[in-house]
Amino acid sequence: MIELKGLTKVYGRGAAAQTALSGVDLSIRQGEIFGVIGHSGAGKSTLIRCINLLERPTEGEVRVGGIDLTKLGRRELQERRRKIGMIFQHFNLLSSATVYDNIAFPLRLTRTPGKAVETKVNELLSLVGLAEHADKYPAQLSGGQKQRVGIARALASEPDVLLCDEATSALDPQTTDSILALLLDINKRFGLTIVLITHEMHVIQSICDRVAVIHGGGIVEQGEVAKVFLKPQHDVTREFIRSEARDGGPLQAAIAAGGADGSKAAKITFIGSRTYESTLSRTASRTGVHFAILQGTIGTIKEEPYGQLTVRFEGPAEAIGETMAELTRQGLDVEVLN
Ligand SMILES: Nc1ncnc2c1ncn2[C@@H]1O[C@H](COP(=O)(O)OP(=O)(O)OP(=O)(O)O)[C@@H](O)[C@H]1O
Repeated sequence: MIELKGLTKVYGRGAAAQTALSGVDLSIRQGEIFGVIGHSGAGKSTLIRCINLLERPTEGEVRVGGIDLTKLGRRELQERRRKIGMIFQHFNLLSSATVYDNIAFPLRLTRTPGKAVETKVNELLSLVGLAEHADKYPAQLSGGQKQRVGIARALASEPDVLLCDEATSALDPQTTDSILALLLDINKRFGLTIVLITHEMHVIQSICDRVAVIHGGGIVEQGEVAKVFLKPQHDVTREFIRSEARDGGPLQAAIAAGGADGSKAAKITFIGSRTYESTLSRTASRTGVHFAILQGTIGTIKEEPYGQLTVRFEGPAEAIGETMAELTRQGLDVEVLN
């Protein structure tokens, strides 16, 4: 659906030149929710703004639905852009227009007949849960409601792609979750491809199918969210996950204590229905090994449950080895930590 090839963006020239993106390749599938995560200055905004050419890349291809947007003339680009909706961190609403008129704006721009505008806007108002607020002005709305207006406005042109530029960064956690739920609902209902950028792992974990981690203008890691989240390969990814999990010194000390006394620490990952099964305790009782839980998380990635436990096994080395082998046979992921 979206193919970025060799995408490079350099701002400025000569001594002041600043490379924001260098040689980025990304392939985003139709109907998926694709997240790009990175620290401030990593190049996220530049990347997402290159997808609709709000920012023109210095080099590279931007293919949306098979068409390289960088090769289009002004008029054709304008036409194609209508099918790429966008929402923003600070909503970018017209402050002097009502909720209704903000949503109607893109439709009036393309001279849609009045009756069709009315039908469409009313449909969108109820989709985003703002039917009772049609006549209010943005200043009378909460942040979450403003973003709902932004989403309705972006959907007015029936886009096939929705770009979300830090769409929940200005919202509190509860409102963030309600906006994420709305985006997921829209994705399912209309099969809309969603690309979002964020600096919060929670956003990725809640609704994305796949994720790319961007650092210093390049993609350092990408893949299915469950894989990247549960088995991060790059230090930047680990940092994002650690900052959510807040594990620290005591856990590391408990892991390191193993080895000396013959115990073994391991991180065990369960995904899907396995999360709620008693595989670990059954296996340990069969092999006669004891275990202490040093840290544990149970949660969901998108709508799939997962569990990740850091445990210390105590017992004869052979029995510990057999326990880990059996857990692996049962389909759990076992990573030995010491
Ligand atoms: N218009 C511009 N002119 C010059 N340099 C820019 C411009 N926009 C971005 N940059 C630089 O490009 C790099 C990437 O910026 P970008 O805004 O894409 O990162 P980001 O990951 O979105 O960061 P943030 O989350 O802080 O917005 C940064 O070093 C930034 O200073």
